[in-house]
Amino acid sequence: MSTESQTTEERQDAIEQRHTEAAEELVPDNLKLYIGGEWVDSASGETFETRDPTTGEVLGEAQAGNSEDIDRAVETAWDAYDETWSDYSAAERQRVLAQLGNYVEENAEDLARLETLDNGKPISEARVDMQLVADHYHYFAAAARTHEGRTIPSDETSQIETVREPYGVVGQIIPWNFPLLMSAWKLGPALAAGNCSVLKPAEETPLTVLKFLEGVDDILPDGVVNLVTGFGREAGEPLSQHPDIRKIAFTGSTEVGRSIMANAAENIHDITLELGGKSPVVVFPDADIETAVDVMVTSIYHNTGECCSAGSRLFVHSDVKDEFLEGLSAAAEDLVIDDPLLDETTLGPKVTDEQVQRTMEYIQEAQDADAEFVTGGGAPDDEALADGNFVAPTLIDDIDHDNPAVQEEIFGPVLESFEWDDYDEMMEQANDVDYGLAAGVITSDLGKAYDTAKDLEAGNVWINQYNDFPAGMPFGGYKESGIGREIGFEAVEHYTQTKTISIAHD
Ligand SMILES: NC(=O)C1=CN([C@@H]2O[C@H](COP(=O)(O)OP(=O)(O)OC[C@H]3O[C@@H](n4cnc5c(N)ncnc54)[C@H](OP(=O)(O)O)[C@@H]3O)[C@@H](O)[C@H]2O)C=CC1
Ligand SMILES: CCCCCC/C=C/C(=O)O
Repeated sequence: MSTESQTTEERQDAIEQRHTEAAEELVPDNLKLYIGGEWVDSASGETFETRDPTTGEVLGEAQAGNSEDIDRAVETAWDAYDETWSDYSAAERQRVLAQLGNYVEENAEDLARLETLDNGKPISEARVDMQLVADHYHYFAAAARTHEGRTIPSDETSQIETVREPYGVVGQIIPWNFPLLMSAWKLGPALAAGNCSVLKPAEETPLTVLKFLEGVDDILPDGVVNLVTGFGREAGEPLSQHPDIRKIAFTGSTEVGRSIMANAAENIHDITLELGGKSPVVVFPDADIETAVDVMVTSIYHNTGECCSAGSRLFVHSDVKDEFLEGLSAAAEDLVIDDPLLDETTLGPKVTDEQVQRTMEYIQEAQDADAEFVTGGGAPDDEALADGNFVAPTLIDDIDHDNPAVQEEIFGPVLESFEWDDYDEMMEQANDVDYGLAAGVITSDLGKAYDTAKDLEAGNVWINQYNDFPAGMPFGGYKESGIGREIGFEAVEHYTQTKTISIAHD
């Protein structure tokens, strides 16, 4: 029966049944900690629930790790490094990483459906995530073989060489917006460079990384990857404070990033931070409007706006503003908000009720400031989705650039629009936020696009496209959006330290 001919109650029942059946089929058997290749209970014996954001139902209970578990995982990771992984040649590491990619390719559909259950993203987007996860492992498999040092000219009696060596054991903390993809962003370069990892996933979405590790247990030597599920304060903080890790890599809020950096400073640990954003997208009057609308929809509504790179501030030239906003609001209203397990759904629920509240508080700020809501501004008008964490795609105009909804990261499907005539004034405003993660430029003049890209204070600028994340592309922020780069070969370098060897000769 098509969903259009069903009553609200029938649709609700169908969603519930679809999710219950999928959960029974897909939730992994092992929801324990994965340390040294073994599935173990947390030291405290405590667990926490992970819920389906579409139905509110509990999907499973994972182990709430704490500092004792982190200690155990770090020690085990060092044993694995000393006894096994540091003996692996680059070719052997390449084979392991390639097999991880093959596993994801072969199990992509199940992993995608499980990601949709745990995170709420539309299945079509979860499938893209899984293609990327597989491709990232294949990319980093290849990168493991290209790990070269330099020979440095010196005087006639000395030869200087550099070699890139792994740190040994690294700590990695990931968020809930792209759960399995973020684990690949972290594990891929760390393992390629020859490190062992202690990984803490977000408490909201532990399931796909648990299923992945269950599936690749035979591929990974014991202790090379150790997973401690749990809360930020109890498991993440002790990992970032641990004296025996040599590097910490974190993706999440700028607020927590600051505390991670302070902890790293205590131990003089290397650090990579990939933090928040409030990215501008600049539309020039010569832009092809249809392309510009498509790019803008991807930039702000992909993954329900739960994307650090989301293009959440639109700067549209006054000559095309009316036509553009009309096209964009129509496209936003055409998004299919429904059960994310359905192929046709293009906007799913937010990950948690807490995240919905956060988004709604910013919407309220804009309403209090009498901003114009071109579309959206609340929950979608669909009773069948009442149990889920849904927020309608929202487009706000006529809002002050100083408003907190404009200055701060919303991490929801909410876009603010600003009209411009003078390029310099527009650029000043586009750069007038604490963040500097990403930006977009839409124009048919590539020369102008390059000049604009150079003026934007952002680590990544997309021209006539947005949210394209190939594995080889270094990604990371300027200003308070972070330090260092994720993915690409630069990420592998970030997981190594340079040893310089000077050899005397006659
Ligand atoms: N850059 C990005 O991609 C992301 C940005 N954000 C931004 O952050 C906002 C809040 O989201 P939230 O999930 O709370 O983000 P957090 O920064 O709190 O969470 C990210 C990760 O850090 C862990 N964590 C939390 N506190 C600590 C701590 N003190 N020490 C070490 N690790 C910690 C979390 O664990 P736990 O899950 O248990 O809290 C999670 O694994 C979002 O609304 C969004 O604006 C959020 C996620 C991703
Ligand atoms: C179309 C795939 C989008 C991948 C986005 C990766 C985002 C990372 C982040 O939010 O940190």
